[in-house]
Amino acid sequence: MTSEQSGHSSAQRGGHGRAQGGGVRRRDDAGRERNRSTTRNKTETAPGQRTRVADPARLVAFEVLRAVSADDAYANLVLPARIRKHGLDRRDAGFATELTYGALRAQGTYDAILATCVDRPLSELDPAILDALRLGVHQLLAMRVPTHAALDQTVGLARAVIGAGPSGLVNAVLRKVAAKDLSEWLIELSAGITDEVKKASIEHAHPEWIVRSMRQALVAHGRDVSEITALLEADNAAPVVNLVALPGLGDLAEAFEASFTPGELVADSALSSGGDLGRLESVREGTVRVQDAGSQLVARALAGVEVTSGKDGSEERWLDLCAGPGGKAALLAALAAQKNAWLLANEPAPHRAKLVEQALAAIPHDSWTVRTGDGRDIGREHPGAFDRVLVDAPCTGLGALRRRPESRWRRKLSDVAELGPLQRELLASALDAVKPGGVVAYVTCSPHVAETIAVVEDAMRKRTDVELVDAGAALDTASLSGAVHAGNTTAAVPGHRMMAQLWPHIHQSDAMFIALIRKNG
Ligand SMILES: C[S@@+](CC[C@H](N)C(=O)[O-])C[C@H]1O[C@@H](n2cnc3c(N)ncnc32)[C@H](O)[C@@H]1O
Repeated sequence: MTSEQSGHSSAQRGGHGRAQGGGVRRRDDAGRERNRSTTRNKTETAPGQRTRVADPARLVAFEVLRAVSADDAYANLVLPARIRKHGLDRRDAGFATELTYGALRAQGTYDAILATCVDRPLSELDPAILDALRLGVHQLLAMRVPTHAALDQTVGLARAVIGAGPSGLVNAVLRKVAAKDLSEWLIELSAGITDEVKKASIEHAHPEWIVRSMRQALVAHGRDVSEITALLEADNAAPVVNLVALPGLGDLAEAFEASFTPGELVADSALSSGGDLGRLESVREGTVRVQDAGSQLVARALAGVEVTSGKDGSEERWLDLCAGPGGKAALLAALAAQKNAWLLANEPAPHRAKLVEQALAAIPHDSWTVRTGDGRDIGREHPGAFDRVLVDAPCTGLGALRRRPESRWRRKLSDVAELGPLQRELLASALDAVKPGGVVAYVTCSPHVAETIAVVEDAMRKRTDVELVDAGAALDTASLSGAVHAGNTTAAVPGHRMMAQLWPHIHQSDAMFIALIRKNG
């Protein structure tokens, strides 16, 4: 008997690497799976009859997909909890993560493939069966899982958690899917389609309206529309984890020992492709925090830009108008503490205001205050009271699709229009709240022109007491290299040239937008 047949190596990895029915799964450090099945013929003729117990890594992925489609859950929040609940080791956790995120990101394309293999509309399928099928498609077409293992294990999962009847349907459909590889499926799905947006939508698994919006955003920022492919591909890549050491408080030495490398975009940052953050004491104590490098950079740009509001020499007052859950507020408060300034962090949702308090807990408490309330009231209640104001506006989050795999299919074009009035009112309130000579940063983690440039242009049109500050130059100054090149120097519309946009395919950050507006005085 070989070590694979005896299951020794799987036992060493936590004891659940052995496929029921003969095959033994082996996952490498990245969670990729090879199958050394001893019963290939049996499983090919009667998959699912061999495998009756769900593989824990696939079960985790299935549970997350169910939570996302049935309960509107967020995969990035549910997945870590399920991994802990099922006690997955590092390799199985890697496999579960790749399977979950991959199946969710490519859902639209996989559903189009499945629609050609199922004899009824997908909407008439039991949603649990559809989720199992999506997991099967991802294993068959996009992971290095051998075909027989993908079939056997997915059918086994369906048998274990849905029932014997549905597992027969899953088997039949996945066999049809397995008859072609991904590129053959994409050629078939896009046959006869000449429209660039439709083609990109299928090939890169983004809804058409998002492809269209991204193309418009590239053009509005003076970039070439051909970059769309790289941008959509960057959305589909596994995101890196970025850390920030809060200035004056945090130290990255521990993170560097744990395989993080120094970030190149912004000071005091580190990045890694993964790892167990809970093991880092500095993360547990809150002096080192997980934060996208683009978010760090826009916060630093606001903290560093020149203001002329502090003529009386008193300490600066800063405002974070939309602070929950507190990522940028923590960095701003730490920077404020270093400059003898003070931060008011505002958030209307009480549970999110609590998260802001937690995020700020490691920072000297005399440097900040949390307010629970509507940011639209602050301009009226505290006119001309703040030197620097951040409006990190509620937005569609289209710039963070890498980290929120289900979001592209959940968001709708109508969300953009619905958010517009709130974004405009928050920016108006911020402009009322800032002192003459002070600066407001209008920020979104979306590059959609209607949420970014259009909101800022509307505000500029309505007021005579404000001017744009060069946000690209402010990002450059705040960055490590001094040359981020996120400004729109080549934008066709002169007003757009003062606004800046970070891009996942260029800056390896979320697609953060920033405009800096100074009140004259
Ligand atoms: C993009 S998030 C902010 C992220 C945060 N700045 C960070 O870095 O962690 C937008 C926030 O605006 C809040 N929000 C929604 N309506 C608001 C309002 N009327 N006034 C102020 N904030 C609001 C949301 O609850 C959400 O927490």
